[in-house]
Amino acid sequence: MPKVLVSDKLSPRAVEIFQARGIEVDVKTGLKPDELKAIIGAYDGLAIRSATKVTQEILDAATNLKVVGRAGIGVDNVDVPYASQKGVVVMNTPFGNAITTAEHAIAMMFALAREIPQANASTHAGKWEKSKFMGVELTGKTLGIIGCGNIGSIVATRGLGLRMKVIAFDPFLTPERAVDLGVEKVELNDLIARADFVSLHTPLTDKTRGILNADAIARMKKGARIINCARGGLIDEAALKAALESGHIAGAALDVFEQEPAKDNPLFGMDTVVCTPHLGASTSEAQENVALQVAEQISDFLLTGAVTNALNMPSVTAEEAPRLRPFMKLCDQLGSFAGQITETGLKSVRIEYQGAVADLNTRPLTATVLRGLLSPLLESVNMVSAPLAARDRGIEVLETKTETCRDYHSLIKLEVTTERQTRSVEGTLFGDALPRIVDINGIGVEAELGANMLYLINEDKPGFIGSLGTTIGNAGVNIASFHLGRADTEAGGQAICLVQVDGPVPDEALAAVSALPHVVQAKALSF
Ligand SMILES: NC(=O)C1=CN([C@@H]2O[C@H](COP(=O)(O)OP(=O)(O)OC[C@H]3O[C@@H](n4cnc5c(N)ncnc54)[C@H](O)[C@@H]3O)[C@@H](O)[C@H]2O)C=CC1
Ligand SMILES: O=C(O)C(=O)COP(=O)(O)O
Repeated sequence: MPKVLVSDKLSPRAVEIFQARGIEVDVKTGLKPDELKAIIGAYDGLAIRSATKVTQEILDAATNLKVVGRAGIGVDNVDVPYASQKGVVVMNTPFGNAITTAEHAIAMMFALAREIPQANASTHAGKWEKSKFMGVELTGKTLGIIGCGNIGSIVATRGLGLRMKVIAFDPFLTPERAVDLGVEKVELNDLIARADFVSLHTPLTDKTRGILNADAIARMKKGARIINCARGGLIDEAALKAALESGHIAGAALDVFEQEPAKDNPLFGMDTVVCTPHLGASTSEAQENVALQVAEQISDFLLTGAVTNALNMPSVTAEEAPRLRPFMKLCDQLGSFAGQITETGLKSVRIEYQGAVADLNTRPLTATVLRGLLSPLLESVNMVSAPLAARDRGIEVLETKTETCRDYHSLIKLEVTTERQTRSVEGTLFGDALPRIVDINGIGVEAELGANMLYLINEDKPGFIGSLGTTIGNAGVNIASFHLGRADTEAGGQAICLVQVDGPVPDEALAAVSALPHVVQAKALSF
């Protein structure tokens, strides 16, 4: 039974779902990094929010971990590249808390415009300072949205509903989408110069860190206000403090901080600053949504192999997963076969899906071929990291699909080009489930790959098979099955042998086989 750890505060719905799906679940919140490190090895899945930091150290200790599920959106607390290297799928719930967070940004804008928190505190204190608090009206003001994705676009529509003029900066916002939303797409400098309210809604990345730095803040309109319900690192807090002190910026509403939990921050105590403790996603509706979604996603993955909302893996639906599984096995064998016989640097890989398999979701299949192919060549590679490893090494990966297939219901052809040559291997499924190699370098065979194989290219000469059998037998290696194929119908051309043997092929046996007359190449393979 798979085991999941919930290490941040999630709605109890998550635990109910894990249990109902037959997954063992422990809830341990508030763990220190060392405490998490000590126990993480026991778990197949980890469900988190923003408090748990999934660092390299944690991932190194997570020897059984297969999936991290973030009940929420931002994954800047997870080392996603390292998780990919380790083969850990990282998922989030991209929509579950978007409306709630957008509403928090709007609430923060109102709080800023009318100084509600300050007026609330003053009134509770019995001061009745009616003349102290003079607000600004939102209608007709310009709202500048930086990052117009899920949350930013909800904020935009709410802003338009308040009769604000909405402008947005987002390099990935298409002009059509901007028209649909009713926002004006602008450049960052333009937005900064024009907005009365700037609301941030980008992820925290190397590109967005400090997007509102001292220079950007200096170029904002005098008396503008800033709302940040995205991530702390987007604003240079020291620069913001200086701009608030000078009166250049009239106010800032911050839900997120450079350092969290934020117990001590230079902006605390300023009467122009409204703060909440990272409450953007904190409504019962949003927390129910994200807990339910993350628990279903983690369960689906651990129980069926379905992948939803993963940041480092192609999606696979629960319906697709069982159909893909036998093809994945075949892809793994094709990739591994090609990887084990490859001796020089890989330049390109072409995977051709023919027949019924061409209609399936082939991205996970391609990832599996690449894992098989790169496994013999790289220290540690998995389905998550293989496409990245191929890209980083400049290996061109080409995928083609044809609906027709001459002899089979489905056929997968892998063609690998190295510095020296191009090789190909083709496979199919027998009975929709059993992988079979049906062609190697254009030579037809029909071979099932066992755990240990001997692969030979030889000149097709009389007596060769006999001497091969004797040589292997003399080395104490038992043959389980023997598959032959040759290039030409006439004897004398190139032939291949795929011999399944009981146990690994000893080095001496391989050397003896390699030394036989007519052998062009001999390789011991394992699957
Ligand atoms: N305060 C809170 O509790 C919450 C905070 N968040 C934060 O909000 C962020 C946004 O969430 P979503 O809208 O769901 O994400 P999203 O991925 O739908 O939208 C982000 C947008 O930012 C844009 N973007 C990326 N780089 C940019 C750049 N350099 N300049 C301008 N735009 C850029 C993207 O094109 C995308 O459209 C999350 O990454 C998360 O950090 C999310 C939920 C709750
Ligand atoms: O979903 C997000 O990105 C959030 O920032 C919400 O964070 P939380 O789950 O409330 O710790």
